[in-house]
Amino acid sequence: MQQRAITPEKSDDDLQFDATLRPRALADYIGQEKIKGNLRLFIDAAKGRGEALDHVLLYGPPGLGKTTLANIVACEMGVNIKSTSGPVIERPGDLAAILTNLEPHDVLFIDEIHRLSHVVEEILYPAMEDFQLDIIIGQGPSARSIKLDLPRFTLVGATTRAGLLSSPLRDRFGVISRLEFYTEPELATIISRSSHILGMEIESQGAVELARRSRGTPRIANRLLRRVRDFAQVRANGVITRTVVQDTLKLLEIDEMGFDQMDRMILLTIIDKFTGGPVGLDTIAAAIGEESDTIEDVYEPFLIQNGFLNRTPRGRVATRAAYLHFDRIAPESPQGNLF
Ligand SMILES: Nc1ncnc2c1ncn2[C@@H]1O[C@H](COP(=O)(O)OP(=O)(O)OP(=O)(O)O)[C@@H](O)[C@H]1O
Ligand SMILES: [Mg+2]
Repeated sequence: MQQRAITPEKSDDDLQFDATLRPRALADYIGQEKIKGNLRLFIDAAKGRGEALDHVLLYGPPGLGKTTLANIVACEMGVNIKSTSGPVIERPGDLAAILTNLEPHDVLFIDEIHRLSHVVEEILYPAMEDFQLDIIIGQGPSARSIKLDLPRFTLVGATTRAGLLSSPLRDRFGVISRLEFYTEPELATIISRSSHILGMEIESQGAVELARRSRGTPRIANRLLRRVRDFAQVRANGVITRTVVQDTLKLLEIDEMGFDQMDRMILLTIIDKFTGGPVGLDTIAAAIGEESDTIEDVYEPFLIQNGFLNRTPRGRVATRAAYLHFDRIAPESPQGNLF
């Protein structure tokens, strides 16, 4: 897949940038008020009792701040965080090694937790529930099972797909929080904060314009800010104005709604090749040469949330808003009541 300015998925040069711009305290974390309120309460209560925080599951589209929140939880609890991810933990022994190295009340952060293998998940159940490790050592007749006590720890799991989590795993989380797309004022605040950290001057109209085109996603906002910063430095004596934002986004081919080539390709394929749908996800994926999973996890949530795409039992449908956005004439009497 080519490198695109707008994909909410992480890229390598995001990593360093993310680290600089990541808020460290709950008070610096902008938006997601409900989640913040809940976490504040649960953290204060756990600290008051001198206990570990209950296990927390965070889910939602990429780039909305799950990893950031996991780090904040550890910071607010005043404990260490060990970070790993579902696909990295290949064997039960890998997980056992991580668990036995935890200090009391530590946070264990497992990103992409829906990608844990089944055998590893089985180890996790008693660890989460009873803080016990059940492992089998050796093979054949000499194999024996041993039980180890683990320190009380907090598992923070993150996933873009809560639906793919097995229910025994999901049920073991005491706190389950869904991250929402950010509003434009929230994103404008995040953008102003990031500019400030980067030592850039930004006009409020510039921040608002950039917020509007960031697909509700802080990671995209921060990434676009980086491009805008380059443009401002080279062409506009360093200040980020609305015009600078507009000119940069034009270069990047990001339109008024914050759509890029991939969004346009998805919607226009449905409209032009499949007469507006319904058309199956796999068919769309084949037509545009992208993975179905990527379309479903990364692109669709924003298009659906903003009313450009509908998911129906028979497939994806482009809405009237999508036709209007591309100056196409919407069919008069659409199939069923899809609009
Ligand atoms: N509420 C927020 N306030 C300020 N900045 C934020 C906020 N949420 C996220 N960010 C910024 O957005 C970037 C991406 O956030 P993060 O890496 O936590 O996303 P994520 O949900 O873990 O994404 P993924 O699913 O791809 O792992 C970070 O650099 C962080 O600085
Ligand atoms: Mg993350």
